[in-house]
Amino acid sequence: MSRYAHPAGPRHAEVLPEENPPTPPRDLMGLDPRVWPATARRDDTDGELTVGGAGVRRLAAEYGTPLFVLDEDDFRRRARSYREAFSDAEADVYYAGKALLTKAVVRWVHEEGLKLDVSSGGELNVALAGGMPPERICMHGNNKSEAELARAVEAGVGRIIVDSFDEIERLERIAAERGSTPSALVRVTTGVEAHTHEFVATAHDDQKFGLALSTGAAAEAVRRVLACEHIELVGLHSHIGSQIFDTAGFEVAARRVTEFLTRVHRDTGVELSELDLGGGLGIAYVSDDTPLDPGTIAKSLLSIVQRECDAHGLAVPRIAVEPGRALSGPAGITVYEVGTVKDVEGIRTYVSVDGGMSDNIRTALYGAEYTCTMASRTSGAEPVLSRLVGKHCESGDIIVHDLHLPADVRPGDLVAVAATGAYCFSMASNYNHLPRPALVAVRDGVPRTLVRRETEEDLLRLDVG
Ligand SMILES: Cc1ncc(COP(=O)(O)O)c(C=O)c1O
Ligand SMILES: N[C@@H](CCCC[NH3+])C(=O)O
Repeated sequence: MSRYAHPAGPRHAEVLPEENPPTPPRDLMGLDPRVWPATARRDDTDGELTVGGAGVRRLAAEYGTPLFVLDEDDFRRRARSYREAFSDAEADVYYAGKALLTKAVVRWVHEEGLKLDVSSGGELNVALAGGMPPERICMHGNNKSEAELARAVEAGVGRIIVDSFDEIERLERIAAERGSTPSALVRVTTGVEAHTHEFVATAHDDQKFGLALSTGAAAEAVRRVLACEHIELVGLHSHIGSQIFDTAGFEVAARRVTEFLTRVHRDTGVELSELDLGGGLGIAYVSDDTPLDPGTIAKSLLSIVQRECDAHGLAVPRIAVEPGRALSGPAGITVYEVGTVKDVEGIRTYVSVDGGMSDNIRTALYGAEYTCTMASRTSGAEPVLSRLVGKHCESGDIIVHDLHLPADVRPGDLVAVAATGAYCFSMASNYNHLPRPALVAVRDGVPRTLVRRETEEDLLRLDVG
């Protein structure tokens, strides 16, 4: 299962799990629809993987490898399903752009009726360049700079999520200087221990995000923002973490934050009208993963908030959610070319591809799990327990720890890794001076470059010494 199976960090002298070897999939060439993009198919004649009607061999020939391929229909369908799940209520769905953001993605999000969450000046820049109306943008960040806040205020972003006492002062001054009154939410931490990897859990008290309910910091932040002349406090924000599979954490957080809303009303007389419950909904990286569907999460969150508000005689606030991974993650795959196949006798087979931790850091960082398949052809060869690794100078440069590939996998084959649409392109690096891959969208058999491949010249251009 991909719930961050082991903590990040070195795994010393690991050998094949002989006592409990992973079982090969029943169909080595199968494409589990829970893991692969909605339009992923195998060609009837030679088993080539196609996405959005485009074959990976053609994509690789035209755009090179590694290549990020995004199924536009899949992304749009997921966006629509979130919007529809929350459509019965006064609710907003913000796509969390940190997962994957390009101008085209911004346009899709807008066209599907969603709003957009950005968490830096750079993301705000893409959001505006992609045509998202500023009032439909909310801005996050635990350390927004003067320049970022000024830009957000000048652009007229819809909501600023304030995250510290320093920021409250900074925002008040910046807004006053510009004669504006931005709308803000206070980000609170609810103390919920989300069932996910420590690095992506964000609601426990001992971390950098938000202001704790338990210590009184959240209450103090609310008082300070209410005292600001140039900030309009409209609500509260809570985000418990990422890649979460059960409703329990969301439910506890929703309850605590709604209770706090009622306390704010009691203590200050102010009835805050918005509650943003963040993102964090998990996706299936491997077949064992069981993501929540948007309908279930919408029903559960809305009923808790309704119940708490009814119990305290408060009007139900407008709800917001911020899914990122759940929209872009399953829509994307990465296509690599195999360069070497090395059988380390008695241990395992290492299949090296032409990318690695520079285009997917998640395995090294969180111990994330992925599904990978032979993509350029079919094969009837027996399954061999393998490890998919990159080309970086790092033995932790692993993309998939344990997977089965056909025994005849060879240099020149294309393999594809599923569910890489979130936090792979957006977290990519130039380690070892590898140019970052292109991102191509496919729809109705037509590929379209969203972001072109970097070149070595691009990298050298920045090197002005
Ligand atoms: C405040 C906030 N909102 C939304 C998200 C999106 O999370 P996910 O991609 O897991 O839905 C994150 C990232 O964890 C976040 O920090
Ligand atoms: N980047 C993380 C999640 C953090 C999301 C942002 N707070 C991941 O790949 O799972």
